[in-house]
Amino acid sequence: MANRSCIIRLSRYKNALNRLKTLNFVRVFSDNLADAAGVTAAQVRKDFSLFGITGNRRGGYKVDELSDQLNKILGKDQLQEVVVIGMGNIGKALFHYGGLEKSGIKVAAGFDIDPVKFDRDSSQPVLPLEGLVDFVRGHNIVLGVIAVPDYAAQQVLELMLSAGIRGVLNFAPICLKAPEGCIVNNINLESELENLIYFVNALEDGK
Ligand SMILES: NC(=O)c1ccc[n+]([C@@H]2O[C@H](COP(=O)([O-])OP(=O)(O)OC[C@H]3O[C@@H](n4cnc5c(N)ncnc54)[C@H](O)[C@@H]3O)[C@@H](O)[C@H]2O)c1
Repeated sequence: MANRSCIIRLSRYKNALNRLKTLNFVRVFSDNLADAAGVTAAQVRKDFSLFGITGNRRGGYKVDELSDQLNKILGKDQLQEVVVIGMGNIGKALFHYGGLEKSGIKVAAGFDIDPVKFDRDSSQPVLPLEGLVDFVRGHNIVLGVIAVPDYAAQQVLELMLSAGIRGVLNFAPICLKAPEGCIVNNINLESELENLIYFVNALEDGK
């Protein structure tokens, strides 16, 4: 089975492919995708071979075909609905980010406990947390984002799981454990920045 890094690379290849498409490329080679995704051509071929995608040494890959294959693997051949829990800075930013729809991801609704945030009658509503389970079940949604303070994250995760959510993107700075049958991706912006600082300092030291 492919690991997380491989899937992140596939997503990069797909974005690179979209850019090449706008430049009217009909065929691409692993070198083109490697350059655009910052990996080696051998890595591109290795990643593709995991999914049975084969090119041709002379002709490369057909852009349209490859694009369809990657979209299918990444589940982008159909619109994916997502709910966002916690409509503060992070939640609102995601909620209003138009770029997601272009990628086939629709934020169907936001949820919060603060009545000031509610907007029940909108086509993209913000609803009280109590309505989460019914909404998620009614819309067959399996993906959710946690954007609540750290102390509330575990409880929110449990509610999401009871609703049938199986994939969670967690922005709260605590590492939530994924129970069986669910995948939790913890995004810790602070750790990412610390990581960057460490490697920038290491670059400086290596001068
Ligand atoms: N804002 C940032 O730049 C940033 C950066 C890194 C990490 N984070 C983390 O992301 C999370 C969200 O950050 P933020 O800045 O958007 O916070 P915020 O305080 O602006 O918003 C949090 C929202 O969650 C709601 N909330 C609280 N408890 C809830 C519950 N049990 N159920 C549903 N909603 C609830 C609040 O009413 C509020 O609207 C936090 O855990 C924060 O530490 C934020």
